Amino acid sequence: MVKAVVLGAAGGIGQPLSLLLKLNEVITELALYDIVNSPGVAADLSHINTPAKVTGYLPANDGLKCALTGAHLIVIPAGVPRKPGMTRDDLFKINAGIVRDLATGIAQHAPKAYVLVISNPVNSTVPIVVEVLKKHGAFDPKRVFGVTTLDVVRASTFTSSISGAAPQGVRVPVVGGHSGVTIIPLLSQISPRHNFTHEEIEALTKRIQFGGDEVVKAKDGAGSATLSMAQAGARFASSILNATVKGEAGIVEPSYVHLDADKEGCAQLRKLIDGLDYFSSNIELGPNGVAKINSLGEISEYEKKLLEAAIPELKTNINKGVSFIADGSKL
Ligand SMILES: NC(=O)C1=CN([C@@H]2O[C@H](COP(=O)(O)OP(=O)(O)OC[C@H]3O[C@@H](n4cnc5c(N)ncnc54)[C@H](O)[C@@H]3O)[C@@H](O)[C@H]2O)C=CC1
Ligand SMILES: O=C([O-])CC(=O)C(=O)O
Repeated sequence: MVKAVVLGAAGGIGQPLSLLLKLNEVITELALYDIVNSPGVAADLSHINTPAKVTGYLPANDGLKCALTGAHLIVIPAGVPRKPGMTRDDLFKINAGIVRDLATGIAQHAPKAYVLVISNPVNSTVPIVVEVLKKHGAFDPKRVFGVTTLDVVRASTFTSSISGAAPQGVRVPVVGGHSGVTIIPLLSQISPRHNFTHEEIEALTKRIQFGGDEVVKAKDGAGSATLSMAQAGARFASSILNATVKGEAGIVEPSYVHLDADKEGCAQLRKLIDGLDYFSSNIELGPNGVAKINSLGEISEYEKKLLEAAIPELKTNINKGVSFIADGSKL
């Protein structure tokens, strides 16, 4: 039995993400939870002829508990999206409380599950989930992930539009966090190799850092990226399932995690990031979640500057999430 749960399943990301998870044949049960419409989405998806049995829950009648019980993997896209002119941090006011309450449910009803956090601001919502799990004695740093896959997907797409490479085959490590200057594409490590000019590097870096804004602007008040995010979220969920259920070795994905997930490793990384507890780097996945956090490898002078600019903002974002729980937001 492999149960996957989507919290916020009726939303712009939740619906297409749930569709893509329904198509993943590793999943045998798919539980959809939202404060509205989730039974309808579940009924619709349940007619697709793939193995997963689909159920939908609302908050009434212990819906969150029923959705979460027995979960192997939980994806959280619950919360409000940006409108033009907003930063991801502007979402904290509403989304911090939503994520805290869902994390409390996870600590109580699915403490062993792999938790994939999509809700923004990811740089702060992941620390919120971690602090709640810690309070309940249910924190395992190898099992909590901030989903930054969309940055990696964008990096493949945007770079290939200049290099001419087939986008599916392009890998660019994107490290740091998931907002503006905390998004650090390591274009010097692109595979297959390509030598961009300095102007191209600057333009591509900006576009990858602010790719989310392009969609927010184009949607003009109707939200942010949903379809590309659903694809990215389903890709990351599939990687977690392939590593933890199928035992596939050698899967590497960037993700924003607590660095205690690899206490012995990432010495170079720790030195570079000045005591931050969270960072997104290439993660090697294994049967228990994070197997190894890779170091950043050789990075260019330009990338070192990007890193310097990211660290203070990451620190602020992380502290904001940690304090939200530490300062007694009710559990
Ligand atoms: N990590 C990433 O790369 C990305 C993150 N996002 C973030 O994902 C989040 C969701 O975005 P959309 O799906 O576009 O928003 P949306 O508004 O379309 O959907 C959000 C869903 O969450 C539900 N919800 C609200 N409170 C809830 C609660 N307490 N429990 C369960 N469900 C609840 C709503 O009813 C709604 O169905 C936003 O915070 C957005 O910023 C968006 C794109 C990329
Ligand atoms: O830009 C936003 O608000 C949504 C998001 O995180 C992204 O598209 O990367």
